[in-house]
Amino acid sequence: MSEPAFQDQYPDDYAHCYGCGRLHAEGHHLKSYWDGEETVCRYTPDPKYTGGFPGFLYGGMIASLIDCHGAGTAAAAKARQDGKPISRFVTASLKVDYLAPTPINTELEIRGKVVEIKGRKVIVDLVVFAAGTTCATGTVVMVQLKEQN
Ligand SMILES: CCCCCCCCCC(=O)SCCNC(=O)CCNC(=O)[C@H](O)C(C)(C)COP(=O)(O)OP(=O)(O)OC[C@H]1O[C@@H](n2cnc3c(N)ncnc32)[C@H](O)[C@@H]1OP(=O)(O)O
Repeated sequence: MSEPAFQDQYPDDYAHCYGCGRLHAEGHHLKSYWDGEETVCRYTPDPKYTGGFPGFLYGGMIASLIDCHGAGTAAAAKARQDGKPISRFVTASLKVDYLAPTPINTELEIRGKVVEIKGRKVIVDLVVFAAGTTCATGTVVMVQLKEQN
């Protein structure tokens, strides 16, 4: 059986994020998984997240995809390194480069690659693809909550 999504392993008290918390009633419920040494999250945005003109995605939502998949990737990488259950990370820093318009009504693939794990800090590089086009890239600095360490 395949492993549950990273977000489905967050402790209940930390599973209320609008982007990826399984316990948020109206959130996006993003799901992230290992794919070899990288991580992957797939998501098809609804037209209600339209950006400046029809057919394309709002930039805040793109940042959100990078943010939440980055947090999940950090948590999973730290857990895998330490041989412990997944714990909760929060965003210390989020950088996004918007390289090409991102379509709505198209399945997006967000891929994560761990750059560094140092103590409670994990740095992750991310890419958002739509039908083979790189639409955005990002880097996040995630920090494990002290009480989860
Ligand atoms: C109990 C529940 C607490 C809930 C917290 C907020 C939950 C919000 C969930 C989200 O929505 S995530 C998106 C919004 N993010 C936040 O609201 C986080 C607000 N910021 C913080 O809570 C703290 O600043 C944070 C936990 C991220 C870091 O504070 P710490 O005191 O735990 O970390 P510390 O200062 O010891 O730094 C740890 C490492 O991270 C690095 N770091 C911290 N902030 C950084 C930053 N902004 N940029 C780059 N690196 C950063 C820092 O340099 C250091 O690296 P080194 O170990 O290499 O020295």
